[in-house]
Amino acid sequence: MAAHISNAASDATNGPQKTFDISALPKSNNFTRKLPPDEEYPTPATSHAAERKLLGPRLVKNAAYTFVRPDAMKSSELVGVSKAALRDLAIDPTTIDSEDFKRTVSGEKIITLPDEDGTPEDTAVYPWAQCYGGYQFGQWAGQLGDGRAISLFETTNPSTGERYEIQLKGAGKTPYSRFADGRAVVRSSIREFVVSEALHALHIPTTRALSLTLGPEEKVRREMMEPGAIVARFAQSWLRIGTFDLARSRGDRVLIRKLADYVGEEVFPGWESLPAKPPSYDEAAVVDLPRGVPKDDVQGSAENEENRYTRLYREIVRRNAKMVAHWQAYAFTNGVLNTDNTSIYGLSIDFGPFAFLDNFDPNYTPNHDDHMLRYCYKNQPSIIWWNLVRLAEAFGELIGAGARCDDKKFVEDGVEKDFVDELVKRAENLIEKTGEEYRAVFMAEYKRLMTARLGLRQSKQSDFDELYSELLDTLEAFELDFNHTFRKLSSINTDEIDTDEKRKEVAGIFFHHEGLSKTVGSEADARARIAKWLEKWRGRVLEDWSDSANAHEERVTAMKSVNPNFIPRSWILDELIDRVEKKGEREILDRIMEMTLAPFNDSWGWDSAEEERLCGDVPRYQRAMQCSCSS
Ligand SMILES: Nc1ncnc2c1ncn2[C@@H]1O[C@H](COP(=O)(O)OP(=O)(O)OP(=O)(O)O)[C@@H](O)[C@H]1O
Repeated sequence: MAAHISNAASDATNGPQKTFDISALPKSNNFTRKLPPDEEYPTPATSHAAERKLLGPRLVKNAAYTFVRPDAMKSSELVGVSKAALRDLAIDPTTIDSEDFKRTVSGEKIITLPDEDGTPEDTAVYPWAQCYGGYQFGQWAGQLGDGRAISLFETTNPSTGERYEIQLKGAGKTPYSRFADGRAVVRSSIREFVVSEALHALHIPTTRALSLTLGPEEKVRREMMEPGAIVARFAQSWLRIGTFDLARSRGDRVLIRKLADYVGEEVFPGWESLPAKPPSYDEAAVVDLPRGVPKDDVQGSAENEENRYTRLYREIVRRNAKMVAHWQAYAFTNGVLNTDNTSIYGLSIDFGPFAFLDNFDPNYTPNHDDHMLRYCYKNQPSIIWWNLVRLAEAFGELIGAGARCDDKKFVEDGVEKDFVDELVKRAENLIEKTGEEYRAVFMAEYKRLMTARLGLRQSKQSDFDELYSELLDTLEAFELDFNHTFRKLSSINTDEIDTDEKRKEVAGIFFHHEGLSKTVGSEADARARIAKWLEKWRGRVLEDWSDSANAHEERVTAMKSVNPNFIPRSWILDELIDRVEKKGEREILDRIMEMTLAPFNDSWGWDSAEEERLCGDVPRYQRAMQCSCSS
C-alpha cells in the first residue's frame, strides 16, 4: 500500500531545496566518533560480531553509547509520513514509496555496514543506542538508556545547515532494554507520530517524527498481546539531563566533561554561540543577550566568574525555560517529566501520557498513575527547574572552577583541597543566579506568547493580572475550554462588544454545547464575569491597534496565526488509534496529519462536517482523559 503523505505546508524551509533519497542523505557520525563507546564493544565490528551477547541487561560504564543494529519486525507496513519532516530532512517526497525508504524507516536496512563494505572506523556510520540514567518521580532510577530506540545516522540539511540525528523507536532490544522487549505498540506510536509534528507546527520546540510503520505480525505483550510499530524520529540532539545524571551518579567527571564539550562544540554551533553574562536578571535584560564570547573568556569576577561551562549550562536552562513557557501558553502537558525526559537541547521529548488541556484545570495531569500530581500542568515550570538543578549538580564542578577550568591539575586530578570552598561557593552562587535567569526567561517568553494569543501588540505590566490571570481563573471557575477560547476570541469584532449587554450576549460562545455544568454557578454569573473581562480586553485591543486602518482584519489574521483551530486532543487520538489499529483505516491518519501540520487553517478542503467535528467542542464525556502508559 502506498504510504500516505500529508500535503500540508509547514513553516519550515519553504521554497526549493536540494533533496535526496534517504540512503543518499549526507551523513555524519559525530556522536559516535567524538564520545566514548561501550568499552566492551568499542567498534561497530566488535559489536556487530557480538550483537546477540551484548543484549542482556548489564551496566555500561564510562560510555555514552553502544553500537547496536535494529531488529526488524516480521512484516511491516508504512502508514504515515510527515511532509514537513521530509522537507526539514531534505528527503525527496517522491521516494517514500521506494523499498529503500520503507526498509530504512522500518529498521530492515542500515545504511553503512563497515565490516561489509570496508569503511574505515573513523568514518563509519553504524547504529547506536545511548546510555543514560534518570530521576523518575523524584527518585534516582539508575541506568536506563535507549532500551527501544536506536539511532541510525546524523544528517545535515544542506539548505538549512540544521543537523539531525535520525532514530527508530520500537526497533528491538539494546543493552539498555533491561527486562523489556525493545518494542513499541501501535497506540503509543500513533500518539508520538502525531504529537511530535503537532508541537512543531505550533512552533513549540520538540523532537520530530518522520514516519510511522506498523508491524501487524508482531506480538507485543502489554496488558494484552498487541501489534508493534516503529516511529522514525529525529532531533538536533537526543541527549537528556539523565545522560549527565548517570555520569554524575558514578562520579565520572571525565565523562561529564566530554559530554559537556560535545554539547558545546557539536550540539550547539560552538562555544561562541552561547549567551554572555546578563547585566541583570530583569525580564527585559535577559531576553536578547549578546553572544560571541570567545571560548576561553571568563566574564565577571570572584564568585560571579563565568567560564564557558557556565554559559553552556545557562544556554540549556534558557532553552528549557522557553520550551516550558510554550507548554504553559498552549496548555500542553507532558505527563512524565523525569530527567530522562528532559532534553539538553530544550526540546519536548518522550511522548507517553501527554495531553493538551481541554477545560482549563491547573491541577490536571494526563498521567493516570501520577497520584501526587507531581507532573500536573501548573507544576511543569517548577519541575523543569528541579530537573535543571540535577543537571547543575553534574555541571557544578565545571561551573565552580571559573577561570581554572582548563588548569592541567584541575582537569587531570580534580579539585584541590584548598580550592574546594571557593569552587563550591561560586557554583552555588552561579546556579542560584541561573535560577533567576530561568524565571525571567520563562516569564518573558510566556508573556510574549500570551500577548500574541490575546491579539495584543505590546505586553503591559497590568496585563498579567488583569488579562491573563483573570481569564485563566474564569476558565477554571466555569470549566471552559482553554484553546477554543483563544480561537473564538480571535474573530470577535470589538465594535460588536461595545456595550455590557452585547458582551454578555457574546459570552455564550465560550460555553460548551451543553451549557454550563450545574456545579459551577449560574449562567448569569458566568456571562457577567466574561463580559467584564471582554471589556478590559477590548480596551487593550483598541489601545494597541489604534494606529491601524484595518485594525479588525489585521488583528483577526494575527490572532488566527497563533491560535490553532485544530489540536490533536486525547479524544481525537483515541478515535484515530481505534480507526487505524482496529478498523484498518488508513486515510484518516493522512487527514489528521494534514490538520496537524497546518493547525491554524480555517479549513483543509476535506469534509467540512468532519473538520468541524474534529475542531469543535470536545464530546462531554471525553474531556480531560488520562492514560496509564504501558506503551
Ligand atoms: N518496551 C521497552 N523495551 C525496552 N526498553 C524500554 C521499553 N519501554 C521503555 N523502555 C525504557 O525504559 C525507560 C523509560 O521509558 P520511557 O517510556 O520513559 O521512554 P521511551 O518512551 O521508551 O523512550 P523515549 O524517551 O526515547 O521516547 C527508557 O530507558 C526506555 O528506553
